[in-house]
Formats: sequence, structure tokens, C-alpha cells
Amino acid sequence: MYQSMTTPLIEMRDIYKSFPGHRRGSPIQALRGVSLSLQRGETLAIIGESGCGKTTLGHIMARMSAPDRGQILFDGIDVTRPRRRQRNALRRKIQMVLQDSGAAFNPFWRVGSALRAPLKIIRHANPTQRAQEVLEAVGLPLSVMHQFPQELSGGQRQRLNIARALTIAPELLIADEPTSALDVSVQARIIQLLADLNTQHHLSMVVITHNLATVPYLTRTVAIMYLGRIVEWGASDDVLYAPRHPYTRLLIDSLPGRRGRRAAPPMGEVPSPVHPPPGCAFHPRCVRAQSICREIMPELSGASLSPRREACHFPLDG
Ligand SMILES: Nc1ncnc2c1ncn2[C@@H]1O[C@H](COP(=O)(O)OP(=O)(O)OP(=O)(O)O)[C@@H](O)[C@H]1O
Repeated sequence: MYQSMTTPLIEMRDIYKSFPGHRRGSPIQALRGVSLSLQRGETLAIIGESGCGKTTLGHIMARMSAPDRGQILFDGIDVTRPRRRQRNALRRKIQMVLQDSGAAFNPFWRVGSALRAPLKIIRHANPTQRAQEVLEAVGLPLSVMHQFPQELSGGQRQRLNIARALTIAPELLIADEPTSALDVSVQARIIQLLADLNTQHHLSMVVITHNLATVPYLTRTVAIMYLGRIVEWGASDDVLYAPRHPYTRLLIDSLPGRRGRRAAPPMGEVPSPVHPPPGCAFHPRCVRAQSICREIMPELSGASLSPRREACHFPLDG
């Protein structure tokens, strides 16, 4: 089917997801109406504190779990409830790099076997050559083919993790906290690698992170999440250098070692997703909150395709 140039690679419309609460209590509302879209070749960071729903969103995007409500389109085609063949095709097109690079590998398989396995499933003509290509793409020596994953350093294992995701040439790579388990010096190199994969190989990418500082190097667009909703959306530079949502401001002010930073208000804690506060869920922590914020949930401003949007009754002027 012909797709116009502007058809997003992936589009999520009003996605909801809950998990059963503890001891048959109220459900955990992990996602509460998330909508976003990503054009082919574009990069998006999803930012927020722990428990805001980033990983849940990533899993749904990668079609590893189904939403309770909402719609997902890939290349303009509805894949919300894919049939088996469609699901298998999607698995090839969307790959996810998970947080813990060590746990992702079978310790009894050498790297070469681990890389060739998915290629054999799809009956690739030359699995060994493809495995070598992806090792080169991620900057690993070909000699690692003969090693076991546990013989590699943390940084090498994360490169391998990325290499494995690339073997079957996905159209979308989702990386969940790709650097969180690594030393600071190694983090920078993995970030550079991901950025290169986008610029040199035009790989579309979603990076889930709570490390704001890496975002301007990594992605063009950023979505700030709070308690299961996107509260600010826009070009990374715009959002991070001139935030409009007070939550984004709070995240930036809490970055360690910011020179000349103003005194940050106390961060407080993210409320429970079992009973999100009414109105704007951020209001209990917001210094600008007024009565309307406690009563009416603000929607993202502007049209759905506008480049800069925030969900706040009293946005900052940036
Ligand atoms: N499989 C699950 N079963 C029950 N609750 C879950 C499950 N997965 C996530 N949750 C809950 O859903 C909420 C959102 O979790 P999620 O992992 O998506 O957040 P996150 O922003 O990625 O956090 P982190 O940065 O800590 O990974 C949390 O309250 C979490 O405890």
C-alpha cells in the first residue's frame, strides 16, 4: 500500500495500561492516555522519574505487551491487535534493547552463535557475514565471535546487545536505559554509538532514560512523562533549555552540578500510580498550582502534530 511521506513510522493514540494491584487492591495505572508519533529516521527520548510508565510504554511500542485501550499504527497500518503473521513481521521491524545487558544473553552460547540465531530463524542467506557486519557497526572486534558474553566488559556487552538488535535490520530501535548499568566513561561511548546509528544508518530510535543530560546528544525530540501521561513534548533543545512544564523545570533543576542553577524546590516523590492525584497529577509538587490544577486535568496544548506541546494550566514562559 502506498504511504505518504508524512505517515509516521509509529503512532500511538490514547494508550491506557493498568496492572493488577497488590492483594486485589485497586489497579496500578501505568499509562493514562499516551499519544505520540515518530517519523521514519527520527529520534525520541522518553524521560521521567522511576515509575512514570516509560518502560511500560516501550514494551507496548515494541509489541511485547498489549494496551488495555488505544490504538497503535505502524507505517499507517493498525497493529493494535496483530495476528500471528503480523506480529512476527513486527518483531523483525521493531527491536528493543533492554536495561540489563548481562541478563540478555545465554551464558552457554558464544557470541557468534547468539548473533546468528535470529538470522537462522528468518533464513538469512549468510548469517556469519551479517553477524560480522553488525559487530563492525557497533565497534566490536570480530574476535568476540568466539567468546562467551560473560567474558566481555559491561560496555562491550551493551554494544553486543545493540548488535544483536540490529542483526535483522529493524526499522525502529527502542533502547531502555541503555547506559544505566555502565561506568560514566563507557556511557558516553554508547551514547555516541546510538547517535551514529541514527545519523549514519538512519535508524529510527526511541530512547527511554531518566538521564536528562544525555538527551541533547541523542535525540531530536523529547517527551517528558509524569504518572502515565506525557506532560511536555518538543525538540530536545527547546524543551531542555526553555521548559514550559514546571515538572520539566524541576527535573532540570535537580540535575547534579548545574552551574549557576537556581535553588531547586524540594523534589518530593512521585505519588502512587494506584491513586493518581485528581486534576493535574503534578499539582501536589508544583509551586505554581492553583485550584483549577487540583480539579481539571490539563490536556497537551496545540494540535497533535505541533512541534511544541505542554499539559499545564500555567505553563512557564520558557
Ligand atoms: N508487570 C507489572 N506488574 C505490575 N506492575 C507493574 C508491572 N510493570 C510495571 N508496573 C508498575 O507500573 C508503573 C510504571 O512502571 P514502569 O516500569 O513502566 O515505569 P518506569 O518509568 O519505566 O520506571 P523505571 O525508570 O523505574 O523503570 C510502576 O508503578 C510499576 O510498579
